[in-house]
Order: sequence, then structure tokens, then C-alpha cells
Amino acid sequence: MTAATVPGIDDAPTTNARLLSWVREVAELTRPDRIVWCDGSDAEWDRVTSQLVEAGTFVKLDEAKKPNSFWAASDPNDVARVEERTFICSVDEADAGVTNNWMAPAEMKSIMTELYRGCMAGRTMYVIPFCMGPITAEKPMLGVEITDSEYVVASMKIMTRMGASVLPLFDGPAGDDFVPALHSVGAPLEPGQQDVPWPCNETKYIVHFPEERLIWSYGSGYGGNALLGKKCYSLRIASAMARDEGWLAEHMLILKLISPEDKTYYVAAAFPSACGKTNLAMLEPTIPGWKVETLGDDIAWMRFGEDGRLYAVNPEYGFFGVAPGTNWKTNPNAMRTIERGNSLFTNVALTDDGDIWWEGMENEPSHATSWKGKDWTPADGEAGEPSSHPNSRYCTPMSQCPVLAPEWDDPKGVPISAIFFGGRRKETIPLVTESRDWQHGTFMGATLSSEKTAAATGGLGQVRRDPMAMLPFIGYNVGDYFQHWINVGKGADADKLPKIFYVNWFRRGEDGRFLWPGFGENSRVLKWAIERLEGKAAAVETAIGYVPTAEAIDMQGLDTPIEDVEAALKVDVEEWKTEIPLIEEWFDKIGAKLPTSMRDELEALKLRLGV
Ligand SMILES: C=CCn1c(=O)c2[nH]c(Cc3ccc(NC(C)=O)cc3)nc2n(CCCC)c1=O
Ligand SMILES: [Mn+2]
Repeated sequence: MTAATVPGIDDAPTTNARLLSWVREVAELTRPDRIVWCDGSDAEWDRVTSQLVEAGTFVKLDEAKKPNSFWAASDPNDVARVEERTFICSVDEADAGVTNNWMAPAEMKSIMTELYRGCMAGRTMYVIPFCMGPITAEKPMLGVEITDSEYVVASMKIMTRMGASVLPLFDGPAGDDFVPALHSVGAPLEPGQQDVPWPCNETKYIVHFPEERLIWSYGSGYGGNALLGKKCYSLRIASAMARDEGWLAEHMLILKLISPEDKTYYVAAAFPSACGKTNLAMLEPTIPGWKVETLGDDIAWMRFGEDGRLYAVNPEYGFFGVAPGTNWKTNPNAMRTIERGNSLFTNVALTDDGDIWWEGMENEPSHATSWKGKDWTPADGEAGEPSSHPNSRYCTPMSQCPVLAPEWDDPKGVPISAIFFGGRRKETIPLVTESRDWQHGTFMGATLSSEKTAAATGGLGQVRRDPMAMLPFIGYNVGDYFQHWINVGKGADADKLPKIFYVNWFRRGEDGRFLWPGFGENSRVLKWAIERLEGKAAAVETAIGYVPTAEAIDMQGLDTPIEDVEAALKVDVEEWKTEIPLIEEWFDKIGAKLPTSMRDELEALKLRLGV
């Protein structure tokens, strides 16, 4: 059987020659039993979700509790991004840099071609045309994911604009530049062989060929590895595009802040995973009269507008959020979004009455089915067996978010007034620090540090450098990435650039208690930052940047003792002196491609600290 005879090969709803020949080539190699061109319709959703229920991958939730929603359990060995199996296969190794795994493109292609050979036997090859960002953009950012996973088809309908709505674009000028993204779970089926609920392969490769704008993924069915429009396209490939074309593809939320005087400000913020980034994106401010609306919780593409300001769009169409810790206190808007249904829940607990539950959510069930498909009770939780995996996810349509900003789909994007970098540090780093200028702000982002989280496999709790929270997502050399940020600043009108701030919600006192109440109270920090932009708020110039005194923070209604706020804001020169060698170690690791201006910023910091 050649590709030409695969059922579905001629159902192509497009005349895009490049796409047709790529689909034929892949079908030739992977040998699927049939080809389905995805149209993103509700009928298609019903087909693939029913098939997943059939296969035992999905359990349909109670219609009254979560309409049109499903619980899914992955293979316990396929639960997170696999950073050690993620590669940037640039032509030159130097372009991958020290923070990426690299292999020569030709070698990687020969290895993966053999893995792909016949890998879709017994399966359906789905062709998913999608668009990252508004389809009305001047230059729609198109991609096509080929996959043999129904789970991916269902998830991509939530996370991207996909199917019939984007197809016409493939027959227009943007159609020539679509990013091909090939995915297989790597589990061919022999005739008559019974499938498993979560097919995957012990051998996993998540590979990017940046110069070709090409993505090859094999062996994992899990979100970050398999939904290729997200981390693979919108960050790793897009960051290489952005470097070449003079824009920014960043791991940032986008939120809209509305003051009591009805003034609007847009903020982008980068935090490593599990730092509460989605909670900030959907914040319920505690200070009267202030409102937050959401534009995105994970990725921001920022381009200069005619007025010289940076305009951000969110390339995604849904939220793929960390479930544990999400509840009616920490993120009521996320809870309201998922309550509306049309969502997928992976590696969370299934309650006996057909709903989902996870650690931190209200109303702990006395019995449930754990993410491993086993009986679970709170006693198991106490015995260290959580009901849900720490990296379990909800996948839900953005359009259902009650505080979604009306301009969420505006192809122009929104003008960014402030950029926040932040990490999870129990000491040294103050609650909020304003940068001296763009270059100093770039240094803050470049030296961002955070305690490790569950989103990636590996140790929990220790501090790691995570520049701009992009460490796992930079599609090229990290030193060149910093240089690109510096170049963006140089090419712009200084007073049109967003002001850069650094925040840390997680500082603890001697007794180990959190000094700052966080969550909705973070609106007080956002307010201070906005007032700084307006020249209305006070700050003290310190060795590390401009830091508010506790008095400069709006404390009305806050029952946190002012001593705690002062401790949260303290710049302890001695502590910072211990930070310097850690930064030097990080800069030495980057080596020759580290921009001299970053070295200069470090030397200037040492001077200001009296090191
Ligand atoms: C917009 C909110 C950002 N944010 C925070 O600002 C934040 N702060 C903290 C630490 C903290 C935890 C509990 C309390 N207080 C009580 C009463 O439990 C205070 C601070 N945790 C936080 N979290 C949860 C992090 C894990 C995902 C968080 O998301
Ligand atoms: Mn993320």
C-alpha cells in the first residue's frame, strides 16, 4: 500500500501544494490505516472523544457538573515535558547554546525517520491545520500538526484556532509559511492488536529544526510534548523567528489592569511554571475599584506598533493550567471557566459522582479514582499518594473565562506598559524591584532564579536559573537571546518601552512563614508599579534597583503587619553579596556569547553593593 491508496489521502480540503506533498510524504513513511483531515467541528469533537471513551482513555464527566468534559489518565511515565529528550537541532551547535540539547540535524533526522517508519500502523493519521494568534492577523501564523493521537486532536481544538476556520488561510499567502509539526505517540498496532488507553513510547524525542521552522515529536502523548502549537511552535520556533524578524516570543501572561479612574494598562509577566502565573493572569484584585481582565496565561508575542510601543498578542486559544492548587480562593476565575464545561482534565482525580478533584480544591471527596486509575481516599493522600499528579492539567477554552478582556482576539494586540519577571525565592529577592532601565531590566530577566517545580521532571525545591522563565523554551543560543533583548531595547524609543519590574511573592521570614499574603493582594504591587509609570509613587534607589517603602504600597484593608511588608521589601546587601557568585557561575556557564552589557550590569551591581 503506498500513500496514494491510503483512505482519506484525497479528501484534502485545500490545494496547498506544500501541505499536500508533506502529508503524502509522511503517510508514505508512517503507514497509517487512514487519514482524517480535521475540521475542528463539534461533530469531530464528539467522534474523537467517543473514541477515547471507547478506548478507556477518557471518562465522560457528569453533564450537570461539567458539560461536554472528560477525565483522562496518562501513562505514569508520560506526565511532563521531557527536557532531557528535547532538542534544538540547529545547523551549528553553537546556535543551540549550552542550555539546549543538540544533535546534528541530519543525524537526528536519520534516527527519527527510522522511528517514524511504519509507526502509525493500525492508527489514524490526523491532519490538523491551525493558526497561532488571531486568524485576522496581517500575517496569520499557521501550522499543521500531523498526529496519530485523538487526545491531541481534542486538545488542539481547545488550545488553538484549528480546522475549517483556518483552512482558507492555507490557500492564501500565509499558507506557504505554515510550520510543519509531525507528532506520533510511537505505538504502531499489529492487525487485531488491542490498543492501550495511553499509547506512548519509552523512546521520546521532542525536536526542533529552527532554520527550517520544523518540529518533529515522537513517543510522548503529553501536553507540552504533543500539543505542538504551544511550547514547540509558539516559543521555541517562534523565538527564532522573532530574533530574525525583530520581535519577541515570550513565556508571558498578558493581563489588563483597570484603575478606579477607568484608566487601562496592559502588563506582561514571566514566571517559571508553578509560580502562580495563571493565578496572576486571572487575578481578583483586593483593592477597591481596581479590576483585572485576562488576555493570556502563558505565551505573549510582542511586536512594535506604529507608535513605537510593544503590542502583545496571545497566540493561544485555551488555558492548559496546572490543576493542583487551583481553587475558589487561589483562582476563582479559572474555576468559573472550567465549570462551563467543554474541558479536558488530565491526571486529576475522578469523583464517584462523575466530577473531577485535585489537591487544594474545596470539598475533598471521601473516595475517588486517582490519576493512576486506582481507589483513593484522603488517607492515601496523607500517606503521600496524591489523588492527582503534581503536573496534572485542565485544558479549557479561553472564551469561557468570565474576565476575558474584549480585546483578546484583536490582531493589533495590546500596548504593554510594564513587564514583570518573577521567580520563587524564599529569601534575598524583595517583593518588587523596578529596573533602572531596559538593559538593567534585561539583566534582571537574564538572572531570574526560581525553586524547581513539578512541571518538568527532575529535582524539586532547589534554585535554578531560568532566564525570562524561558530556559526550556529558547529556540537558540541563550547568549544570543539576551543580545536580542538588548537589541530590541536599543532599537526602540526608551520612553515607549515597557518598564521592567522584578517580583517575588514567596519570600519567607525567619520563622519560615510567607511574609506577603500574595494572591489578590498582589494587586497592590501592580498598583504601585502603575503609579511608578505615572510618576506618582515613591521608591528608594537601592543597589539592586528602585524598591518601594512599605508606605508606598497601598495597605488599605490589608491585615498583614507592616513589619512583614517591610521584611518582604528589604534589600539586604550582605544577602545580595552571596547572590553575586551564583550569578557569575551562571554567566560563566553561558560563556563567550554572553553579551558584554550583561557583564557590565553585573560589575555595576557589584560596585553598588560594595563587593
Ligand atoms: C496571583 C497569585 C500568585 N500567587 C501568590 O502570590 C502566592 N503566594 C503564595 C505563598 C502563600 C501561601 C499561603 C498564604 N496564606 C495563607 C493564609 O495560606 C500566603 C502566601 N503562594 C502563591 N501562589 C500559589 C503558588 C503555587 C502555584 C500564587 O499563585
Ligand atoms: Mn508555561
